[in-house]
Amino acid sequence: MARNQLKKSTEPTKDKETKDKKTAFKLGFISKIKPTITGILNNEKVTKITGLVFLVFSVFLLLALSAYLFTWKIDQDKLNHTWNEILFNSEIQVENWLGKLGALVSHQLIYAGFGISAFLLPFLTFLIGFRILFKSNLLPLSKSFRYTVFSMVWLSIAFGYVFSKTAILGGAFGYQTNIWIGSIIGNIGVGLVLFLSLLIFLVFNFNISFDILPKKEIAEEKDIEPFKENSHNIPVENEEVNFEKGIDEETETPLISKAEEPIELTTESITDELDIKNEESEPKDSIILDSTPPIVKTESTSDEIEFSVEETENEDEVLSESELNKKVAEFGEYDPTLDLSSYQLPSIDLLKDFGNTQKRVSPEELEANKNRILETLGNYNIKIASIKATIGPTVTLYEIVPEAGVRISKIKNLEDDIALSLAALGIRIIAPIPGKGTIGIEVPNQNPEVVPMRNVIASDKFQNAKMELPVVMGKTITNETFVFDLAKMPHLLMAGATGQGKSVGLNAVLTSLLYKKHPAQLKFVLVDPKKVELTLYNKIERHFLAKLPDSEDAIITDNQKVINTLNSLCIEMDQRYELLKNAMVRNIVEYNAKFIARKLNPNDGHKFLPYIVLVIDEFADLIMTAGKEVETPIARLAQLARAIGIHLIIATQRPSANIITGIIKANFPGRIAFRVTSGIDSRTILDSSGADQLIGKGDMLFSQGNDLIRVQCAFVDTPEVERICEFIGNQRGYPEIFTLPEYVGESATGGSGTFDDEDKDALFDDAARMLVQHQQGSASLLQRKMKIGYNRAGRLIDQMEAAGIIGPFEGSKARQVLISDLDTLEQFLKDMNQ
Ligand SMILES: Nc1ncnc2c1ncn2[C@@H]1O[C@H](COP(=O)(O)OP(=O)(O)OP(=O)(O)O)[C@@H](O)[C@H]1O
Repeated sequence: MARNQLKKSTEPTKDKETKDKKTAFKLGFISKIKPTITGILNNEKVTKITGLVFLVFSVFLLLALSAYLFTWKIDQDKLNHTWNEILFNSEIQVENWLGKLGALVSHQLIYAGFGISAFLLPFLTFLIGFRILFKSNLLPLSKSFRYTVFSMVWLSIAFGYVFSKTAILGGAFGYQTNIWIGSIIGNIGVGLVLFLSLLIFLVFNFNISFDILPKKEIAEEKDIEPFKENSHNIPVENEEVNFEKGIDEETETPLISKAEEPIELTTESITDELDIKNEESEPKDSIILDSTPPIVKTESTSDEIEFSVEETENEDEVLSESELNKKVAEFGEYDPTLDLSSYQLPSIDLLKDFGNTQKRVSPEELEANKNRILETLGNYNIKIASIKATIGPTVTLYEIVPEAGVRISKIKNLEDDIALSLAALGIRIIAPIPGKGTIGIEVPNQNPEVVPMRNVIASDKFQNAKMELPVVMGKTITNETFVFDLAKMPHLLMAGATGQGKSVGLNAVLTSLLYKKHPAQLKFVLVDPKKVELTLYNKIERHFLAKLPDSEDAIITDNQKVINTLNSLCIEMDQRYELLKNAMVRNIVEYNAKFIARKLNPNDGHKFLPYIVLVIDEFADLIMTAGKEVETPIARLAQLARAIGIHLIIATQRPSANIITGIIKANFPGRIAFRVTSGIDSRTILDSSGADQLIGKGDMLFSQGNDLIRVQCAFVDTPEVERICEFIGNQRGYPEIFTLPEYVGESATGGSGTFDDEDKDALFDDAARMLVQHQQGSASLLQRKMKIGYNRAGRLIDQMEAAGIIGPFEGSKARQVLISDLDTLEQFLKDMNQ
């Protein structure tokens, strides 16, 4: 007995072992062939050939099927053999334009298959072929597939039903199905099934309306019922009242008397009636600023609260590796006159592949949150018409349409109480959602999802963004890739308490730009007082960094150097304005286009102007120690630098009012707030609360002066940034780091009368004569006439301004020459030299 038991217990173990071995073998096999299959599928040639095969096949099918309509009667008796016999017997000859194969295929599809609805097949294969070959959809593919399959089956049965004598119209499938269903529910039953299935299809796919009753009744009801439209003019059809209270059919008046209290639905009764509907949402476009926000339809409710869940997949199209590599190859063709024409953009492999990071929010979680919201609102006597949930990477947005008569201001006033009752960290209430008249409640997901940088970099929206400085920040709460143009911002203020994702955010911005720009097009000026955050970028100094002429390190860590750098950038800005003026263009884009088209002569000082992005990592530190000295040049740059391609990003841990001063705020319309510790901090950075209710780890609010957009910042880790910098750093760079104009110190730019003689340029007197003679205060004039470089000409201009010979910088206008003739100048120079 004991032995038997032992035997029994060992048998399953053996079975299990064999099973495990088999599974291991299978997995090993799959893991071996998977890369091969992926390789083949990613192979561009294979893709092209497959696309071509599909397209030609669709033409073949169309011709064969068309021919069949004319030749089927003649060919039919020759097709009563096996395929082998027909194809290889030279005595059998058919009339079909596409020979025996055409005759056989069309016979199978039409006669033995779906009748003439088989003509939909070439249409479908054409769509597939087009998609594969041209990587573009003529029509949405999955929808077309669904519609085609349904139409083929339905039409086949319908033709079989109506034209039961003409077999070719409905095909064998239609004919047999009719016989089978007819034997069960009769001939009339078949008709009803056809009718019903068509209606179901139309409702399912097009949500067709059955509002066939005359509108009169509804209009009259509206006069009777006091709450027909809520305060936001959201029409609510109050069929509910009809149903509950009834209508006197003769008089068409409600049975409810005036004295009678209106029936109030309790929250619980509402909750019981809820019906969760999973709506498959259509793919959306990524949010790109400047575009109008999509208007979301809220369905009006009938006799119960509607709760719909919008499942937003990671919908944005992600480019395949071969497509990305193609873009890299194309980039090689960038203006060949550039020194680094062989420069390669970093490849996507340098970013970590997190696999599928999407974590589903369970229906239970959705249901529980929805109930809590309803309960809480019910406690405050706020009634709801419908709720829609949109699932994002870290939070779910519950969009609520309040019932008629509920004031949104009431909900707004109860914001804190509601948040307290819902008692989850990070609940944010948006009442109303701008432009919609609905109320949004954002509730954090139990299992937040990381948004990998790799996924957003590979997104079609980022790769094909037609922007000067595209930055992909992450995903919005509706799972749309969030891309903005730094050049349009034009400056960015970033704040967040320590450890909430600011450094990751900065790296995301820098990484985005490195993935799109050639070193000739972009330079970074990096200020990192903490000396740790940005040091990784040292490796790309010969490609992407800019520095002062006399400094050794490109990354600036010392506060005094920051002041010099900011002033130097101001000089660069003035010089660029001068160049723009001479080229008679309004901005850097036009200027560079003109330069590339060889319409500007480098001998006149013209050169290709790269964008300059200044990043200051710990701004609080800087403003505490240097105060006005940094505030003034930053404000000046922020006000004027947009047109000439200098953009500022300043980040701070402490967003208090003495750091982000009014003047800084006024000039930085683009704001990013990670989680902060207080509502006051949130208001300092965003001018509204909300950032204190974020959940951290890259959860952020973005504002560009108007609406706030909640975004989950993409995650890019230090090793990834390191790999990217190494990849770029290992390529051939410029022999010298890009140098900014020399800043000659306070004395030279301090205004007239305070000019220090020791610093005076040897060419000062001659240059002054030149400007007075031409009555034009321009650096490029000095460059041309005196054959000097831009830096020196700029310095001479600054010295002459300080000496009072020319007036201050006036944007696009030339500086005014304050001395009218050469005699007066000679006297002036004599006095000065004494
Ligand atoms: N977008 C993100 N997705 C997921 N996790 C993130 C994200 N951003 C930050 N984190 C997590 O938070 C941690 C801290 O982030 P980070 O270093 O960017 O904070 P910080 O605000 O710069 O802090 P400090 O100001 O102290 O430097 C990261 O190590 C990471 O674990």
